[in-house]
Amino acid sequence: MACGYREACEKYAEAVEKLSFRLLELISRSLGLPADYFNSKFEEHTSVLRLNHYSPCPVPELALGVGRHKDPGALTVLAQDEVGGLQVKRKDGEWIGVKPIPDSFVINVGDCMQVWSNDKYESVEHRVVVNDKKERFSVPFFLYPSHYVMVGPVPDFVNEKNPSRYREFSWGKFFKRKRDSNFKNLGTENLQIHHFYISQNSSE
Ligand SMILES: O=C(O)CCC(=O)C(=O)O
Ligand SMILES: [Fe+2]
Repeated sequence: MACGYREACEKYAEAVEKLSFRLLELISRSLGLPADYFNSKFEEHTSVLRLNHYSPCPVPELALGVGRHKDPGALTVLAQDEVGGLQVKRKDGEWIGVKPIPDSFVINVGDCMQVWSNDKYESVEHRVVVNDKKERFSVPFFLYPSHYVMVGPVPDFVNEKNPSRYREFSWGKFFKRKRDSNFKNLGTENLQIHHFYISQNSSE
């Protein structure tokens, strides 16, 4: 392994983790909650730093760097180089490129925040396309709760007018099932938070 690689990754992970917790506090405040509201869910957090490398592809329209998905955790802090390829799905179904801005991060809200906020925040669907000329690097940091945390809407956001939209689920089990189905590529639908969706139509 390249000399200093481990140290560089550890240093980066430490810094980006700090930033993620700062963002988590700001999101809590934006929801009208105390800044430290979510902290207890991250005491033994299971966060991941990933290093992605996308090779150029001679027939890019036949390939995808990463297939469409939503990030499962609380939030993602993504560093990308200048090449581009990340796309987000708009409400009308169109895929829009996320233009790389030098010295900046892309922040994704993840599934857990969508559920905690009872849909006030939405976890965006995204994918990565490749090109035929340039390789691309990206480094996402995924802020994940502790394994044993139960994820469900924050009680403050649930009342008669706004019923809970999700059944509570275990982060550890949810993530394990998601990861297993990703890696095994079973051809079945991946586990998604909409599997915990509570129908708002009482006749159903
Ligand atoms: O490479 C990117 O820009 C995003 C990768 C991604 O969405 C992921 O690893 O979850
Ligand atoms: Fe992602």
